[in-house]
Amino acid sequence: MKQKISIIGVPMDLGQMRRGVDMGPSVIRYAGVVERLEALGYAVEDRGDVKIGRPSTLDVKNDDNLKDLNVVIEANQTLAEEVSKAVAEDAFPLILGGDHSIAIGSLAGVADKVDQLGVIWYDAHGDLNTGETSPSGNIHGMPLAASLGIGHPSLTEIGGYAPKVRPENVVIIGARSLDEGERELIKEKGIKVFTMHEVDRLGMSKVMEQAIEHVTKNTDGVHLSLDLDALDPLYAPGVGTPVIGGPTYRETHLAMEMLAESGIITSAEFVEVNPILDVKNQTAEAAVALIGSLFGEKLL
Ligand SMILES: NC(=[NH2+])NCCC[C@H](N)C(=O)O
Ligand SMILES: [Mn+2]
Ligand SMILES: [Mn+2]
Repeated sequence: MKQKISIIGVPMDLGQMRRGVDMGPSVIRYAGVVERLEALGYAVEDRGDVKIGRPSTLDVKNDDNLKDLNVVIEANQTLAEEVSKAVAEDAFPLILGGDHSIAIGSLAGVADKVDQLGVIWYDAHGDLNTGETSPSGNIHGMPLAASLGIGHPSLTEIGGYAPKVRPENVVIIGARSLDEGERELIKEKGIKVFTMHEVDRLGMSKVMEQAIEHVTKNTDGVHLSLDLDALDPLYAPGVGTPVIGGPTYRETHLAMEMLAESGIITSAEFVEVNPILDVKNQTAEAAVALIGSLFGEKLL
């Protein structure tokens, strides 16, 4: 892994309906992310937060079933530029959310500089909706589809090109809540998914071995998109769309440690931490501990 890490905060909360996730970047910083990474010997540059606009009225669904679309586009466009600057400076972009809609900008920023990008989507959800299939109109349920070039052009074309990733280079881990349209898309595109069924059956260790193999087959960089709601809400209660029955804190640590060992990850984001819904900043602290493992922290 690169020795220089650029942290980019994205205080976005308009991709979903529960206010508070905009404070995610600051509580993750408060939980000591910079210190943790510096202790591991990395040169960390905190580039601060991307500016997020405020619409005059909230919750506005447009005709395409895309809530607060304009602010989401604008923020992701700015984020894409920031991320691509970090990559150009040979730093590892570590993006702190914010709701998961920001993955559109993260991926737009990294995929620009990598020929074939792999993506590990560690999440309770598929985030494979479009305006047509979404039950909610919330854009945080759409970033993976958008990055595959599926959905409204105003989302798929962020960064000025599409798609950012190919379906065969994506792997989803931890899924246990998928909407009808998402299931269809998974089948149609042949996207590799390790649902909780596979995690239970194979164990996290095998799942990660297979996931790493899958995502490195035809790629020259891999982005980790980690939604804290992937973890069982027992360990990460501070999220807006919790789903019971997820991987434990330990299993997720193992996943991060195996990614660290493999050395394949070239950019990452940690999203959906909502301190208003959290218990004593537990979810932000979990995020920082997982970030530590991802960057090679070991007990002995
Ligand atoms: N990033 C997330 N937490 N996404 C949750 C999405 C929930 C649901 N599938 C939707 O489209 O609204
Ligand atoms: Mn999720
Ligand atoms: Mn998500």
